[in-house]
Amino acid sequence: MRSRLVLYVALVVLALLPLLQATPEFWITQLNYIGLASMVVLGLVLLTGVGGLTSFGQAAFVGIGAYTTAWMTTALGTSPWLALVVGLILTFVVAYVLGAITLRLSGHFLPLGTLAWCLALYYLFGNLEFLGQYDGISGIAPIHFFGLSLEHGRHLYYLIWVILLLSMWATHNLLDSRPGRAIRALRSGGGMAESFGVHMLAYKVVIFVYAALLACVSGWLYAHMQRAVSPSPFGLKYGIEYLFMAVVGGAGSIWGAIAGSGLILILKDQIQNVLPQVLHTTANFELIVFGVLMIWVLQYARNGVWPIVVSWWQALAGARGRRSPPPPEAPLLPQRPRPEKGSLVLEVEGIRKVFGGLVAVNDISFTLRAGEIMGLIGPNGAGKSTTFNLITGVLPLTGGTVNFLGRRLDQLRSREIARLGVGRTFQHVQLLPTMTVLENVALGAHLRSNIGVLSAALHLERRGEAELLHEAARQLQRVGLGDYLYEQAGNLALGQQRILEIARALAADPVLLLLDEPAAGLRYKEKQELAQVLDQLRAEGMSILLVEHDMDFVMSLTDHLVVMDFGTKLAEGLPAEVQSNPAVLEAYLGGIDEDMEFDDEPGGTAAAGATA
Ligand SMILES: Nc1ncnc2c1ncn2[C@@H]1O[C@H](COP(=O)(O)OP(=O)(O)OP(=O)(O)O)[C@@H](O)[C@H]1O
Repeated sequence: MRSRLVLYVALVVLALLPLLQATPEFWITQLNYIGLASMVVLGLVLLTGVGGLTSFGQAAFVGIGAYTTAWMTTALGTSPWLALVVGLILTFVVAYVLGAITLRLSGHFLPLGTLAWCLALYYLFGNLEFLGQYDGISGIAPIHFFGLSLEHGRHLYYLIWVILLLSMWATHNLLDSRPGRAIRALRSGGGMAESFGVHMLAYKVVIFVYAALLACVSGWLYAHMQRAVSPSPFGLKYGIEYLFMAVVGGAGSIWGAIAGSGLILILKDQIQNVLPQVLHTTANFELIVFGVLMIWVLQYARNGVWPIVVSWWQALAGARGRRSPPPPEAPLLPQRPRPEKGSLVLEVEGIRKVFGGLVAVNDISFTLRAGEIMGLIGPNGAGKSTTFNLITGVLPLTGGTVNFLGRRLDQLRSREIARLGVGRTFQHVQLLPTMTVLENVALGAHLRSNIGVLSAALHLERRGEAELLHEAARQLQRVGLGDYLYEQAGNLALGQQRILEIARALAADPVLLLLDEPAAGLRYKEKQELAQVLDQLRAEGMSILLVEHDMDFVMSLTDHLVVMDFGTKLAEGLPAEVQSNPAVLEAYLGGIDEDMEFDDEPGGTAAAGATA
């Protein structure tokens, strides 16, 4: 509440500043520059801070916006507003093409790629004759808005800040939505999100284009503020400076865009003023002092200054962070048709995986029917997780085929397999730890909605979002995590995180559920509750493939078992048959200490260990 009040007061002050004659002209100019830079940096917050894609090239997109309007308004005499539309289209096309090529690069190749095209566009601006080469274009007319000329900084100020604040609002909406959750998964959960149908490359291109469009608008405003353009403000030096602003402000936070731009532009200006007086020299020491100051800031504020401001504010106001309201009641999402109980769902035929000289999965075959729980067991390193990864398309097969409801899976990508109705959990928990439990589970339901970037940014997706969040909450209630909806996922105990993964997989409305060690880290009672949930799912006709080391859990729950050892199928059959199979006993007795898990409760699995 108090934060809102501060925000409203800040907005009123911001709105009044140019109206007060006492406000120095210099302040207005400085605020205009901060607003323009913040627009570019906001794009970088999304691209680099949230999406983890480093770009040194944003200044080039500022240049496209600036040069388009400069040339169109001076050479063709068109309206700046038409030039803005053309600039946005041009930027969209250039960013789309550059993004589709560059964003396939990973590691340090991506930032290097952005350096390359930033330099290329800079030299293009400087060499094209019709753009005035390195002299640029001057005599650009001011923008008119409903007949009012925005010639003066005090007038243009309003346009700059209204556009910036609207962009911040749209970016906030976007991040807090279905596409936003996918974007937030880009940095650390790419592989996991693909398993829930998220097209990661497409989302990378989306945020790249989004950031480029913001930079283009900034360039358009810049050209009409300066009334002249030349290549230098669109070169690599400024590309680096924008990135610097994002990092210093707090690359992951929307308000960090203003904080970073403001801090750097004010600091640069103050150093330029103060340094010659202190050092009694006109020599150019500003950059050195500026660099040292920045290193000092980053030493003490690795995540940028905005998170520090927030924690100060919380300490001062006693605020405990924003608590979202419970998800509203909403109609249930449509469910995909279920195969008839007992019908064939999964048919794995001679699958094989070779890693160099190691045959991790050696011609494994089995079938799974609707309403059946099948256990895949075996000592450590037997090849169980690799088998999961082959079925779900995370790893390509060396040989064999996988059929799911009559369709070949082995040539599909993991996101296409997810779309067909295969949900999974991971052996090593893969959550987005800073997102809430509810948001993590809603990511699982990604394919059950088609909310797009535009409707999310404009906040037109309320009904669809409510349905997704309601579904996520419903699945969390089902697995017993209903009290943790707004907890950060990273704060849950490991066992709870595994249960969260099951809720996320269920949110995808799968026909086949692959659970990799779901009971690991759970207490006795939690295991019993999990067994009840899985039992109920089976009764509803779900097919479940289960990798698990807890023999008590496996033996009491599964209908059918496949035992693997050294990548090969050792035995297959009913749990009771498998338990007495001499080859299985041999394989397990060799590794009983490490492979068998014992329950916390007395009398739990001690016997079970020996049963397998
Ligand atoms: N990406 C990889 N590259 C090389 N070898 C791998 C890779 N993934 C798995 N392996 C090897 O394949 C074998 C099977 O591993 P896998 O993880 O499938 O076994 P597992 O039965 O799931 O074991 P655990 O129960 O310990 O999880 C192991 O020897 C493992 O080291």
